[in-house]
Amino acid sequence: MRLLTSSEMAAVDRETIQNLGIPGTVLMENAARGVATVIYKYVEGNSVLVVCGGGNNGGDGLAAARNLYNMGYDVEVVMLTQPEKLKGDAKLNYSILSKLPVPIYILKETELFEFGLKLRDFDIVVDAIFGTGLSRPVEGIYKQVIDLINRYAQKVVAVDIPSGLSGSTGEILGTCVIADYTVTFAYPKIVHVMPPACEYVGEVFIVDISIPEEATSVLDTDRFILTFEEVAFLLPPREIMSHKYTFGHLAVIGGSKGKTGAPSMVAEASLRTGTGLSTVIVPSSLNEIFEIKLTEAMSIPVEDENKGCFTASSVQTVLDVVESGKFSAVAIGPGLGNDPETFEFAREFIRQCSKPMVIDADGLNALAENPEILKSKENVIVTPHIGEFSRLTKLSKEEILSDLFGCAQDFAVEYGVTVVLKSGRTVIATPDGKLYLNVIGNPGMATAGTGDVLAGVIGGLLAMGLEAEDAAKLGVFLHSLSGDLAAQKLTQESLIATDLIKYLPEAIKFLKQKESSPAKNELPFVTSLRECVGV
Ligand SMILES: NC(=O)C1=CN([C@@H]2O[C@H](COP(=O)(O)OP(=O)(O)OC[C@H]3O[C@@H](n4cnc5c(N)ncnc54)[C@H](O)[C@@H]3O)[C@@H](O)[C@H]2O)[C@@H](O)CC1
Ligand SMILES: [K+]
Repeated sequence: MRLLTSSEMAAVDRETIQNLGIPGTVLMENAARGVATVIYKYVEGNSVLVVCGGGNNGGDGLAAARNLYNMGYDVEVVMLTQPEKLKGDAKLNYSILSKLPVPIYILKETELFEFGLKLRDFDIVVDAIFGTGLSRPVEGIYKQVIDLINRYAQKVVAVDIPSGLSGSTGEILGTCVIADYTVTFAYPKIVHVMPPACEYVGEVFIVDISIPEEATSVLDTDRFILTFEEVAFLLPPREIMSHKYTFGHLAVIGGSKGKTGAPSMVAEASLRTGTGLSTVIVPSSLNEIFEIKLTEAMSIPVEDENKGCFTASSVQTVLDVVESGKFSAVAIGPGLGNDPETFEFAREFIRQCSKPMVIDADGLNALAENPEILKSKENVIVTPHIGEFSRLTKLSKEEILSDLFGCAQDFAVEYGVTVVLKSGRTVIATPDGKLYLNVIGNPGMATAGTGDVLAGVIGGLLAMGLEAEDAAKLGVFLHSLSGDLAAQKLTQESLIATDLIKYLPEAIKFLKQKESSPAKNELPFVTSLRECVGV
């Protein structure tokens, strides 16, 4: 499902109206019918108070009021602007509505008390004050109205975005409506899914207002939300005559003294994702620990002169093992440690290894000194968290957090790798500049080792033969789904990384069930974002 910025949406609107020739009045009518339909289908109540501003968001509200009236609702409208100031489609819709027996009040500053009482009397309040046109902080009567809505309204349905949110930055400009539902048009926008703005939108519905997909040809970036429909079919089928090598062999390179858990989790997670075989390649002095820790996964010790970490002299041995064996992919980094010799080993191994590869943790820290190595490689996925990405890119954490999409995309395109930029909203960027946003998962996953599990899931999928982009998409989705299922049972507080491995089977089962019975939105032109994402 495409994900747009508000300015991208405006460009798509323009293309639709000016070049494809669909009149703005048609779009507004469809938008308004969508708002009325969502209310009819999903929101309980018989009476609706529609609060309208002076732009097209208000126009949507006026047209929605008429549609709701036609449906039999008890409807009243409160205008925050003098009707003479309305323009275009909003003016047209005011003129139509004023001929119908729907009461329209022009709110005066002296009547705010009565307005507060009125808000309580209605089952549903429609917020059509500001949409994407909000251009400065909300003040005066507008601020008072929004605060009264938040205080007194029983159920709030926001048109497009809750009034007070900046459509472009997601910032709260002064104050903001806290909606129970938000009905948006054509595509979800970044404000609907990125914190903190997404905390104000409630349940999001997307209404098809008859904008053809062709109108998106004006967009520079293909950006999508990861939905189960886009990932479920990526799981490789398991045919009767399959054997373990059919599902690949992952080489896990990691571990150092004090950090044997990380590569173990990588190996176990890959096996739970469906990989045929998984082998940890580890410093020899630690091998016994892995022999005891791991049952299904195998281990190959590499001479470490009792240092408890990989040394620069290990490069050729590890390369020989990986390149000559039946390994189909590599996961390198978890638990490697930050010994300068180990970093040298990691850089040299990554430079010379020809297998599809996921690079995580200390593997990325090793690369920070010379990320140019990545430019010569294909089928590589890097999985940095914000700190690791900051070291890799030399950007500050603040710069990265202020533009997750742009930073991930720049790096992916420049270095020709798939980037999985991990945070509460993980962004995937591909070498050709496509972007995916993961909107599932939960803060319970902010705990030691969950990144190792992700590296295992993604590495396992690479080993099974998935392309880097697909392995990243499915891996991120499965990992978060597993986190959500685990947190439901165990609480976010108690969730630990190995729980994610335990819940991978449930996540895979969930995905397979969804694949065989995809969500059928009852109304073809209204989509629930929650149902579409799958969780
Ligand atoms: N073709 C389109 O462009 C479509 C637009 N639609 C609706 O149009 C909306 C955008 O409409 P507009 O661009 O007219 O903008 P809005 O309706 O969001 O708001 C702009 C109005 O608010 C005023 N304003 C801005 N900031 C203010 C502040 N802080 N205090 C007081 N007044 C303020 C502006 O002067 C203007 O009158 C979308 O959010 C959506 O609801 C829909 O009708 C679907 C189609
Ligand atoms: K609104």
